[in-house]
Amino acid sequence: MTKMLASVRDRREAEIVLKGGADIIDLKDPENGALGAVAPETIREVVDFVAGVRPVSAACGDLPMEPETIERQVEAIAATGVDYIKIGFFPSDRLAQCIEALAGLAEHKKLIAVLFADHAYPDDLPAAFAAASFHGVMIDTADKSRGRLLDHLAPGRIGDFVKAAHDQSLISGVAGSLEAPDIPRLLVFSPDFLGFRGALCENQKRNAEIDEAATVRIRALIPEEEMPDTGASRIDYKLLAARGYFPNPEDSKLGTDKIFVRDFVLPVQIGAYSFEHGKAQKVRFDVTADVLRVTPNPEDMRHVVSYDLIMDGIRTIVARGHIELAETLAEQVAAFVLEHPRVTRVVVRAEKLELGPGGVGVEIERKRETQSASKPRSSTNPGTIDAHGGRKGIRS
Ligand SMILES: O=C[C@H](O)COP(=O)(O)O
Repeated sequence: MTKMLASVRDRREAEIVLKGGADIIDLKDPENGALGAVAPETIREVVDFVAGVRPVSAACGDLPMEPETIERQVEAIAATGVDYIKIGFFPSDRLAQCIEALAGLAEHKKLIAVLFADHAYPDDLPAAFAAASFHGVMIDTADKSRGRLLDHLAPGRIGDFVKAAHDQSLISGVAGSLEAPDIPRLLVFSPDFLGFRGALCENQKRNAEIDEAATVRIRALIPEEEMPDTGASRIDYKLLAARGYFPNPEDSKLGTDKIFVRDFVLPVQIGAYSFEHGKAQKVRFDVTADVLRVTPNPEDMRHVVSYDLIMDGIRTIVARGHIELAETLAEQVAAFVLEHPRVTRVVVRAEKLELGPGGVGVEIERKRETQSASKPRSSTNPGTIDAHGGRKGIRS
């Protein structure tokens, strides 16, 4: 189950996000960079205030990649009693030394390494964090003026990041100026938490005050777990259904709507001829999906299947590399879209635009075999998260 992390700068904001239902209270000064640190006394005040009701995390600041500096700051934050410490890692030839310098501390404190989607890193970093006993790894954006996470990383690559973390038994977090429509797109990858600041603030400005109504709106888009203290179910079945879990048979009585993507043109490495290998050619996609309705009054992202699903699917499949046949491409897109349990039928048209004066291609129609056969989407998540956000059975 994915948790909601809310970044706050002080006790007053912590109180608001706690009321709004955040699962992890994260201390961060938004005025001071991507991972601005707040003063240790403020962190202590929030730890005392939250009093173990939720886990508390704190950011270490945008530190230079100097092992001694990072170690000193992490020790200082650890002394405040937070549950998690978020440490930003920027590209540097001293990255390995910085990671190693924290290995001792990571044995008894839950350290979360933060990487930035607007920077480039070596591929083996998750393994290095795991070897140094880190608890988790998170992807965020460093320069908040240069777009959302999804402007930097295609959805498939975010899924790869989550999977790489889970393969190393690390918990995974995803953040970076996330907005409401991003949430269902990211939930399909089962990250352990989604992190927010800007989306929780007045006018979505991360330096503004946290707004309770905005917090509640974001909270509502992330399915909640059963609360262990009350035993009462807080599970949002509508959103769980959207993720591929617990489809509600009642929903089908409302009938279907159509969502579509038209004239979606991407360069694709496709073709069976030798001259088509080693280069990309333009392919136009037209996709229409019949989607089961879940409410007569759709009001927010929980109630819809977004056309993002179709575009994300096409981009993910195209990014995998060369495909011989337009038919194969169309089948893969249809299968991806039909994985969503609310999609009952899909029509996919894939049209190569550069082979003749006009377009050539294929159109296919595929249906879900049986409506009730909506199976949960397979998860890359190897463990569950305990009440304090730790991964059970791994290293909570
Ligand atoms: O850890 C999560 C971040 O605080 C996200 O901040 P942001 O939504 O303003 O990018």
